[in-house]
This record gives sequence, C-alpha cells and structure tokens, in this order.
Amino acid sequence: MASNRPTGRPRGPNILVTGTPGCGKTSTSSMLANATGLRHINVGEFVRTNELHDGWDDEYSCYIVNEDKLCDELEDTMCEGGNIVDYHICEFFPERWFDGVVVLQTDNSVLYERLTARGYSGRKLSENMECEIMQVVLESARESYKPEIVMAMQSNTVEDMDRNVETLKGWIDVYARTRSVQ
Ligand SMILES: Nc1ncnc2c1ncn2[C@@H]1O[C@H](COP(=O)(O)OP(=O)(O)OP(=O)(O)O)[C@@H](O)[C@H]1O
Repeated sequence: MASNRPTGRPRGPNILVTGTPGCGKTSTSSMLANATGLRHINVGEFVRTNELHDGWDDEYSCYIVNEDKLCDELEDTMCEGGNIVDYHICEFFPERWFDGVVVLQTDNSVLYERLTARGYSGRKLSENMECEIMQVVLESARESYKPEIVMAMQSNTVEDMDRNVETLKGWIDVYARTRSVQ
C-alpha cells in the first residue's frame, strides 16, 4: 500500500554538527554515528585525504579548504542522506543538504582549557575564543539555514555530550518514523 508520508532521503537525514574548534564536534559526531549507524564525515580529515585544498596556511597551521572541490566531492553522498557532517564552518555548504544543524557551545573557561591543552596560543587562541564569545557560528548557522532546523546545544561536560547524543538519536528516530526512509 502506498504511504502518505513525505519521502525522506534514502539513507536517513543529513545532520551538520558545527561550532568553534574544541567544542566537541568530532567526539559528539563519532558517538552519534556509533549509536545510529549514520556515516560520520569529519570534513578536516576528508579534505586532507582527498586533497581538496589549496595548500597550507602557515599562520593558522591548517589547510586552505577549496570549498568548491569539497562540495563537488560530497554532493552524491549528501544526496543519499544518512550523514553526520562535522565542521567548524557552516555557511558555504548548500542549504538543501541538511535536515538538522547542530551548533555545539562551550563555556569560555572550559573552551580555553581545551584549546590550550592542544597547544593553541597567540592569535589562533584569541580568535577562536572571540568566535565562541561572540557566538559567531550560531549566528552564521541561523543566517544560512532555516532557524527551525538549527539546534544550539551546550557541550561542557561528558554528561552534556551523552544527553546531546540521546536527544539527536531521538530526533533521527522521529525523522525515520515520519518519512518513508528505505
Ligand atoms: N562535552 C564534552 N565534555 C568533555 N570533554 C569534551 C567535550 N567535548 C569535547 N571534549 C574534549 O575536548 C577536546 C576537543 O574535542 P573535539 O575534538 O571533539 O572537538 P572539535 O569541536 O571536533 O574540535 P575541532 O574543530 O578542532 O576538530 C577532546 O579532548 C574532547 O575529548
């Protein structure tokens, strides 16, 4: 019998997990992927592995991402659905790719500890701290995607992370129940 439910993406929803570096995107995305079977795409790693960059930025010690190449490379995978995309910048991805956008947020003192523990200092440290204080990523997510799909979540403690994963798991279940997903 034909279903009246709206058709979802073949492999489930696409979720973007974003936020200032150190807020817990990779840890949260990896736990969520383990809990749901969705595919975790760590964009930083994906860019390095597939050489989707225009060289190395000495000042910030990171690759300069070629956004067009990255989006072209991900297009087919994103159309299939079922992806958790983990990246600290959210505005250049096509809006149509995502069903949910999660912005992780961390208190200043906690983020400072995490960033200094991984060796950030000087301009790289101060710019990332300022980015979190000014809620730059949340603003950018709200400007780039429909506000109703943007979810801000605190990520200070392991308990926060567990709760966020449970909440997102529930959200993914609802997506599957309310749409025809293969
Ligand atoms: N909610 C949390 N509670 C406790 N520790 C956390 C939490 N989130 C992240 N961490 C710790 O903070 C560090 C950074 O986490 P993670 O690599 O997941 O951040 P990220 O946002 O993916 O960073 P980047 O953008 O640089 O890749 C790790 O050591 C991780 O264990």
